[in-house]
Amino acid sequence: MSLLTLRGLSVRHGDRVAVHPTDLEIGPGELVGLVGPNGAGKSSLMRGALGLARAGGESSLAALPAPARARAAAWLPQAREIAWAVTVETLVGLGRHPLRAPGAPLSGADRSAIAGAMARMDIAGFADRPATELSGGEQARVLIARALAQQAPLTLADEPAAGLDPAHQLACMGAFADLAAEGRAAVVSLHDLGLAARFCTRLVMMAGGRVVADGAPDAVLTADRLREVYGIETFLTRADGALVVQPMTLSRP
Ligand SMILES: Nc1ncnc2c1ncn2[C@@H]1O[C@H](COP(=O)(O)OP(=O)(O)OP(=O)(O)O)[C@@H](O)[C@H]1O
Repeated sequence: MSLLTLRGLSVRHGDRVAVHPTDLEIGPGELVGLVGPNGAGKSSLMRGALGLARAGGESSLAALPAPARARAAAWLPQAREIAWAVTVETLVGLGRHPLRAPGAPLSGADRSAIAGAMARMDIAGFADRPATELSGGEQARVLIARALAQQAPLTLADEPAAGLDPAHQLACMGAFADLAAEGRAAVVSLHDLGLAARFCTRLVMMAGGRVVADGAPDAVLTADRLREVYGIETFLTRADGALVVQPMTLSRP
């Protein structure tokens, strides 16, 4: 079973090719880290897959009618600023919107999904505060909670851990790992290779608009590949059964 199938998906911004034709399949149980340098095409790939950027080729998600697409996938874009002065709880509740009949009151399932997502992102204490009056990292956690509340089969998140303190980065990645463990799937773009190595079941590395590696974190994050793709020297070790990745220096040209 596939939750997302891309066949020859390509994305251009004007004359610039952001993503060359790419095939990708995401199945239940996967937490896929999308890694690669700035400008590699990670956001463009996700936006193309969701039908938010004009794309060539095929995406199983983009092919769905809008209401079915909204139920099939939750999307957490990179921009984290909240412009609406609604309460945190109301904003998280918007994640349930695709699942509810227009004007219907919140069901028990809605309330429990909202409460669970707020607890998960440690924002229950802010429930009644206007979302605009929170710090940047707190707003980011509210938006992650909104995506979690949707309980979609697939969640795509663009740099969800950016701007979070270490504890909340771990909580955020733990929440995505749990989605995968529950038989859903998530695709998250990440610049923190340590988090990617520790939490993801699979890494897809992009560079120059192409997938250059796809596999288990140990297979993808090798010293040679990190030198080639990022131009960095990396300290790699293992702890608690997982790869630990620490970028150390820029490689010599
Ligand atoms: N709106 C746009 N107009 C023109 N070019 C764009 C636009 N958005 C992205 N690009 C270009 O497309 C390429 C891929 O960008 P994209 O945002 O997908 O990369 P990314 O891997 O998500 O980068 P980052 O890690 O910096 O967020 C880059 O060369 C970028 O300059």
